[in-house]
Amino acid sequence: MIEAKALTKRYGDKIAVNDLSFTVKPGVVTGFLGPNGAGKSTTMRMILGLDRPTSGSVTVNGRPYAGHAAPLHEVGALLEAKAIHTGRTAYNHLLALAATTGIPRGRVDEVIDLVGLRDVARKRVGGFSLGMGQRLGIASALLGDPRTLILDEPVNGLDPEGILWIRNLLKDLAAEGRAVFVSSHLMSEMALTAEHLIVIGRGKLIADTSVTEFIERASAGRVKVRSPQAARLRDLLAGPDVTVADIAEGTLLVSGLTSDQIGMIAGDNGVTLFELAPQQASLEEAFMELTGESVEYRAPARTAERSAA
Ligand SMILES: Nc1ncnc2c1ncn2[C@@H]1O[C@H](COP(=O)(O)OP(=O)(O)OP(=O)(O)O)[C@@H](O)[C@H]1O
Repeated sequence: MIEAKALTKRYGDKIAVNDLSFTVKPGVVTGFLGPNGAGKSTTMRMILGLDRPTSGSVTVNGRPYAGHAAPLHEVGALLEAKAIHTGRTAYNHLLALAATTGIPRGRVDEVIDLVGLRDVARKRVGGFSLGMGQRLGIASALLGDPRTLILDEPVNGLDPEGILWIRNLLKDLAAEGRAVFVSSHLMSEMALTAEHLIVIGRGKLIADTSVTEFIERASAGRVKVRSPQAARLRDLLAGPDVTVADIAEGTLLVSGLTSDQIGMIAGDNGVTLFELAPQQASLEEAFMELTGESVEYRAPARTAERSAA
């Protein structure tokens, strides 16, 4: 369990994390979403005691990270993917880590099997692929059998098989009752992995919600209507809280009315409809809609596109 209260981090004039409060509960995978630069890594570093909050506080399993006598047994962490260049074998790497923290040798074998590194456990880590490196990182995180896991962008750079593997592993670890907190800037990935979402933009909390609610909320209220009498329908639908856009010949995109209401208005006025379709925003759209104002470094092409529109 992770509890952040009014967590804030400033670097000079820059506020990287701004008054952030949230809880990561045991038994579920909680996704930590936000565009690049939103403050995810800084938040994770503060949870792990690697960065000191300017104000506010964060606890893991009821205490600040530094307050735990044996933190590896409480929290396992995988921070940003980077190849470990070492002459050690995977087995010896884990054994050394275990030895310094009083973890028995048997646990090293267990985690090697758990992450599927048995065949390469005696190979030097320097020659590992990114995916194998990630597996080793996760093995290290799991070594102390922690109740809480924190993973920063664990699927970055992985092939589809590796992504699927991590996704299933995280779900299994949560099903065992652990709190699993995993960051990503990809909404689609989080939708497949997480049950709950904490979304931030420019260091601030934007949403703390279930994945299902997040999608429903973001896609609410747009209906595509196709009619041979589109112009007439447009006039009939007009109202103070209604927006109607012509998106193609004879096709309208309506916000502010449900498909039932549009169907009734059309029926009452004898307007023929060829299509009446509530629009489900894609997950990526839902994410962009919520965080759009919060993207720190928007791609120049996109800015140009917007100002031209
Ligand atoms: N040590 C630092 N000194 C100054 N500014 C920093 C430092 N670390 C992070 N920042 C700034 O704080 C903000 C948040 O960065 P952070 O790395 O936490 O974001 P993020 O959401 O993890 O992004 P990404 O997905 O790109 O890693 C960014 O504007 C970043 O430039």
